[in-house]
Amino acid sequence: MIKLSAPGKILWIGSYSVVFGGISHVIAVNKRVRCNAKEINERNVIFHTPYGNYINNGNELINSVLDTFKERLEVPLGYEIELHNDKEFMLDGKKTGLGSSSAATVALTACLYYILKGRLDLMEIHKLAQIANYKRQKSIGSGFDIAAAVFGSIIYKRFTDLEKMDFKYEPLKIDKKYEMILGFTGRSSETVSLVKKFVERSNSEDFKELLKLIDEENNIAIELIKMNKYDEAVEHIKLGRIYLNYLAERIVGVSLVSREEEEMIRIAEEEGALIALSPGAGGGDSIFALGENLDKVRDVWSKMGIKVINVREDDGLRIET
Ligand SMILES: Nc1ncnc2c1ncn2[C@@H]1O[C@H](COP(=O)(O)OP(=O)(O)O)[C@@H](O)[C@H]1O
Ligand SMILES: C[C@@](O)(CCOP(=O)(O)OP(=O)(O)O)CC(=O)O
Repeated sequence: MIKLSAPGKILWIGSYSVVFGGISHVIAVNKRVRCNAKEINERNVIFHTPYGNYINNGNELINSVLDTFKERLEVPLGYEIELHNDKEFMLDGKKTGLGSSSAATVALTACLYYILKGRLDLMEIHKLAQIANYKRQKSIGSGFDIAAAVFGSIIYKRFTDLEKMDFKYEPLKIDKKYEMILGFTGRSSETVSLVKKFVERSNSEDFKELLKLIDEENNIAIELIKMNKYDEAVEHIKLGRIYLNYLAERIVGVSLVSREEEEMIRIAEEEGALIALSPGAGGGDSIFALGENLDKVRDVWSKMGIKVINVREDDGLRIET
């Protein structure tokens, strides 16, 4: 029996700017997709997933991985593969934004790779998973989520070429003294269509100028985090978010944070969070808060009817015993 798992993620620094080559920091969290594979006595590959059971093909996500293996290696037959998602990826039938698709893509890629090669090569698995994910998302996206599902919490800059896989990454963990929570907004965000709208406007001079300002703030914030100066770092993250929201509203014509979400952020920061923000693409899913003691934030959010998800930082891809 092979047992592997890959983590979900929170992109708290570098949303959108990472798509256009900027720096980002992504936190891998302890909500995981788990892949178990066992040998069977038939020349098929059978899948059991929360989205259905399949033989020799699957849903779009499974097919993106199988097609990548067909093109580059082979698809191993004679296995029954189970993909299990921790429950926090979905609440009330809606995604929470923790990234089940990237974790599932990496877990399945790693499982098939391990069956074929008998070992895990993180660089190879990362490349295969990025290729599969790129196919499924029709070339939209920076790949930060796939990289975090493989390598854990990292500073990430995207690849420009899938074959060369010229991405940059550097592990960077959050100081253990901080707690992290997500408050589920109940509104699902449309990441791909939001990113497309940004891409459509990305040639304008104003867009480029603002992106530069955002990236400068994010670079400073990440340097400060490396020095463990979180109090100072968050000021730069917040400024970067102000520029990002301005860019989204004034140039792209979309709003990333609703009135209710602004209120959740304001209350969290008032009640003890060092920072609260709408991670990833924004436009819904969950609000992220980080701070030394978030008890009051949990309390107040819960009283507002918001479902709170507690998360901890976690490893990237790993073999489970
Ligand atoms: N374990 C799994 N097996 C197969 N497909 C999965 C699995 N987990 C997630 N997916 C696919 O990924 C989709 C969710 O991706 P998405 O809407 O981008 O949300 P998330 O932010 O959780 O990645 C599902 O609709 C399904 O198609
Ligand atoms: C906008 C982005 O920079 C971040 C999107 O992050 P999310 O965490 O919102 O992603 P999904 O799980 O796919 O919804 C696009 C990108 O970098 O690919």
